[in-house]
Amino acid sequence: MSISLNTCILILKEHHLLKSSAVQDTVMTRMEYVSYDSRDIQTNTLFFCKGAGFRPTYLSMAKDNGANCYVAEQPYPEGKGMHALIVRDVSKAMALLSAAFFRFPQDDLYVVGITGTKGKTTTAYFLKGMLDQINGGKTALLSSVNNVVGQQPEDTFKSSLTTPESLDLFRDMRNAADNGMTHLVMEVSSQAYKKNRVFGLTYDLGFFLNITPDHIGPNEHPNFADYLHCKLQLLVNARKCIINAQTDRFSEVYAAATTTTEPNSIYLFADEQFANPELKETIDFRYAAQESDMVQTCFQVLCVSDKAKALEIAGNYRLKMLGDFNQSNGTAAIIGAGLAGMNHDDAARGIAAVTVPGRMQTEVTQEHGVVVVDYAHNEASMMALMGFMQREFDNPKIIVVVGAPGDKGESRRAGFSHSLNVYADKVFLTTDDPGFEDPKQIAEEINAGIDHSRVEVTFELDRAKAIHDAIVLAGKNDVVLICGKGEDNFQKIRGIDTPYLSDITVAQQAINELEGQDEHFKH
Ligand SMILES: CC(=O)N[C@H]1[C@@H](OP(=O)(O)OP(=O)(O)OC[C@H]2O[C@@H](n3ccc(=O)[nH]c3=O)[C@H](O)[C@@H]2O)O[C@H](CO)[C@@H](O)[C@@H]1O[C@H](C)C(=O)N[C@@H](C)C(=O)N[C@H](CCC(=O)O)C(=O)O
Ligand SMILES: Nc1ncnc2c1ncn2[C@@H]1O[C@H](COP(=O)(O)OP(=O)(O)OP(=O)(O)O)[C@@H](O)[C@H]1O
Repeated sequence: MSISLNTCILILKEHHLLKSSAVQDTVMTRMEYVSYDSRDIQTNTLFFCKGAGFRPTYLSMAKDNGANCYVAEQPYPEGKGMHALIVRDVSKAMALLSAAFFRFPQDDLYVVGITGTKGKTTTAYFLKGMLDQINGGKTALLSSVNNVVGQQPEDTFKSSLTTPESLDLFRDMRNAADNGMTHLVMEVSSQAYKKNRVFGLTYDLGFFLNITPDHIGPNEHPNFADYLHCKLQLLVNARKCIINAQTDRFSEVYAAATTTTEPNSIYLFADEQFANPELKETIDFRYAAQESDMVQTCFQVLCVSDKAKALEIAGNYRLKMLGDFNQSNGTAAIIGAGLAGMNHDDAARGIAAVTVPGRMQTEVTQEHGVVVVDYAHNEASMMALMGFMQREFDNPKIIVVVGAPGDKGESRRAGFSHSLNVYADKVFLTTDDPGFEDPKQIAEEINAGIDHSRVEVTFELDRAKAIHDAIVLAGKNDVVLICGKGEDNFQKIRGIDTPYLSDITVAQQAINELEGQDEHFKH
C-alpha cells in the first residue's frame, strides 16, 4: 500500500486542513508506510506528529529511521530535509490520510457503530454472534475487550482502547476486509469523537444505547455537555439509526439523528412497560420480559410499527447472560441483525450462544450464595446490576467488592457510594487500577459518601483477599458482586500493568477451596 504526496495534499486541501506544505523534490513521491510512533518506522514512512506527549526528538528519530514526510500542526527544524505537511488539525488529517492510505476499507465492509455509556461491548458481542450465523463467522469486531479482524487465531487480539486510534482503525479495517470479513461491529467511545479517531467515517448502522454522566474529568471530557455532544456524533454519521427510546436526553439524541437521517430510517425501541406521554415519535419495537432463571434470560421482541413489521425478527429470545439490562442490549442487537437482513430463527440461534468475557460471569455455589464477576464500574451500571440482583433474588444480602480507578473518572467514586447506599449490605473497598493515585485514598473517598448506618464497610486493598473474604462471609442466600475489572488480568499501578490473576480466577479458586472445606465438614 502507498499514497502519493500529491494525493495527501489534495485530500488535506479538500478538507481545508492544509496550512502549508514543503515539498523536497516532487509531489509524486510516494509514502509506503504510515505511523504516529517513531519506534515503528519503515523506509518512506508518512509520520504524524500528534498528541499531548509528542516531542520533536520523536521526529528526528522517525527521520533517521526512514520517514520521508511528516504531518504536523507546526513546522519542526528536526524535519529538515523531509516533505512537510503543516495542517490545522493533525488528528483529523491522520484520520483522512489513513483512510486513503488503507484504500477506504469502510467501502468493503458493512460497518456498524455502537455508542452508549453502558452496554456497548455486550451489544457488540450479541450482534457479532448473530451476524456470524449468516456470513459464516465473517464479522470483524473492535471492542474494549477483544478485536477480531479475521478468522485465524492470530486475527483476534486484546484491544488497548475501546475505539482504536484512526490510523490503527483503518489498518484493522483493511486487514479485516482483506481477510474476507464482510461486516464490522465496532464500539465507538465518546473519546473516539473527541480525539477524531473516527473522523470522516460513515456507519451503515449506528446505535445509541443510553447516556449517564461518566468519563468526565481532566483526561476525558470537561463536562457532560461535551460528553453528550461527542456521543451524538455517531448518529450524525450513520445512515440508519437504532435508538433506545428510554435513554436520558432522548429529544436531543433523536434530534441529532434527524440531522442526517430520515425518520423512516431511525428505529426506536423500549421496554413494553415504558410510557412517556411527551414522546411524539412512535416506538417501533418493544421487548417484554419472560420467565428467566439463573442460567438464562428470556424475553420477547415485538414489532409494533409498519417499518418494524417489515423486519422478520418478532418472537422469543434466550440469552446465556443474566441481567434485565441485557434484554435492552439484546433487543438493540436483534434490531441491528434484522436491518442487516436476518430473520428471527437465525438471530435467536446466534444470540443464545453469546457470552461476553468479564460480564455477568456467574457462579452458583452450594453454601456461599451466588457469586457474580461483572464489569459494572460506574453509578448507572452498579445501580442496574444491584437492582437486578435485588429483584431477582427477592431482597438477598448484597455483598460488593469494588474499587475505583485512579487518574480518571473521579465522579465515579461518589456514584459508587450512592449506589451502595441504595442496595448494598456490605462492601469491601479495594484496589482497581489506581495508576498514580493511592488506592487507600481512593477507597477513603468512596467511604466518605457511604451511609454507615446502612452499609458495613471493610477496607481490604489486596483485591484477591477482598474477593476471598467476601465469598467466605457470604451465606447460602447471599449475593457477592465483584465489580469493575471484568476479566482484566492486570492492575494498572504507576504506569505499569502489574499481573493479577483476574477476578473470576480468584473467585473460582476461593469457591473451590471453600466448597472442598464445606464437603470435608459435611462428612
Ligand atoms: C486522552 C487520549 O485519548 N489519549 C490517547 C492519545 O494520546 P496522545 O495523542 O495524547 O498521545 P500520547 O500518548 O501523548 O503520545 C504522543 C505521541 O508520541 C508518540 N511517541 C511516543 C514515544 C516515542 O518514543 N515515540 C513517539 O513517537 C506516540 O506514539 C504518540 O503518537 O492517543 C494514544 C494512541 O495514539 C492513546 O493511547 C491515548 O489514550 C490514552 C492512553 C487513554 O487512556 N485514553 C482513554 C481516555 C480513552 O480513549 N478511552 C476511551 C474509552 C472511554 C470512553 O468510553 O469514552 C477509549 O476509546 O478507549
Ligand atoms: N444497558 C445497560 N444499562 C445499564 N447497565 C448496563 C447495561 N448493559 C450493561 N450494563 C452494565 O455495565 C457493565 C459494562 O457493560 P458493557 O461492557 O457491555 O458496557 P460498555 O458500554 O462497553 O462499558 P465501558 O464503556 O465501560 O467499557 C456490565 O457489566 C453491566 O454491569
